[in-house]
Amino acid sequence: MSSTAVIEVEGLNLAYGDFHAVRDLSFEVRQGELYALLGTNGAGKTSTLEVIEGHRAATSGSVRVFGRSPRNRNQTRPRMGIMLQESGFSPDLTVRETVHLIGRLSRRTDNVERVLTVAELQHKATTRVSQLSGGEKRRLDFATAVYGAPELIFLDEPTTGLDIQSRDALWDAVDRLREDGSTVVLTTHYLEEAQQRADRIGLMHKGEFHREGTVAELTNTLPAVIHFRLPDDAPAPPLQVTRHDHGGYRVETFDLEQDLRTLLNWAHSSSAPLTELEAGPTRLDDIFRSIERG
Ligand SMILES: Nc1ncnc2c1ncn2[C@@H]1O[C@H](COP(=O)(O)OP(=O)(O)OP(=O)(O)O)[C@@H](O)[C@H]1O
Repeated sequence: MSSTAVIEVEGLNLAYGDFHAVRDLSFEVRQGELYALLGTNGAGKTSTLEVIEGHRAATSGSVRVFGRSPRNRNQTRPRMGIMLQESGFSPDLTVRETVHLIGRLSRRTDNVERVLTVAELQHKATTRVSQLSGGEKRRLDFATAVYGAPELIFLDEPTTGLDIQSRDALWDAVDRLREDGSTVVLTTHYLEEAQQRADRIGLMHKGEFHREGTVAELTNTLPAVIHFRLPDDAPAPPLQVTRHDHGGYRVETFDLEQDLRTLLNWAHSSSAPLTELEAGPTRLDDIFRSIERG
């Protein structure tokens, strides 16, 4: 990864009438990076992306993509592949015709059969778009976004509606594009995917960044969590626990190793039948819950 910024956003504001959807947002996405823009519903992610993609003008602030205004679409658009949440393909065209058409419009060059293979759509090449399943349509969206291996790829909820095998195939294809130098901007509500794959995350809430940083920087600020279960008549464990219904316990700790050792030693010496033990660092889900709690 190099430190050249592909996207530079500074003091971005976007208002719909008198509703301020995005407020004073600043961040950059560096070349080769996978940057995840995450957030609660209505946080302003799509609005932000629409400005970066050049579909919408900012109310104020500065946005540069490849060092230029994204409103200068002739210059920036051919260098971007965009997978929207919902695309508007013509239902009467076949899959192959759609990839061919959108590919030509992108002004990038590629081999249609190669792209169909990357998106695992070879066997659907002659099927009309109207006859595709939801997951297959999603793969067609992906195919058109990655046609010509663009330098910058936007993936808006790319794996929604995909089965596990298709998700894995999509992420393998993204990995290969990144190996060849593509920069990726991802939005998703599957936080685990972002946690596993993003280099950095911008976490939006109500139009602003709540936090921004690497996954470690985001999760290190909150305690790790231990969950386990004990029968009703078991002795109390020697840790500060929160008890839930049906014998479920939760421990929040900044010293996971030590507390886990204490718990296991206690369970061993008191023969407490500890079950369903799970322990790990804070997940992004927990950060989202903490945002929603306010
Ligand atoms: N064209 C529009 N006119 C008026 N308000 C809009 C418009 N588009 C979006 N909004 C509002 O702006 C806010 C941000 O919307 P946006 O779609 O950017 O959020 P999001 O973070 O992408 O949400 P989600 O995760 O639910 O897709 C929301 O409150 C939404 O209702």
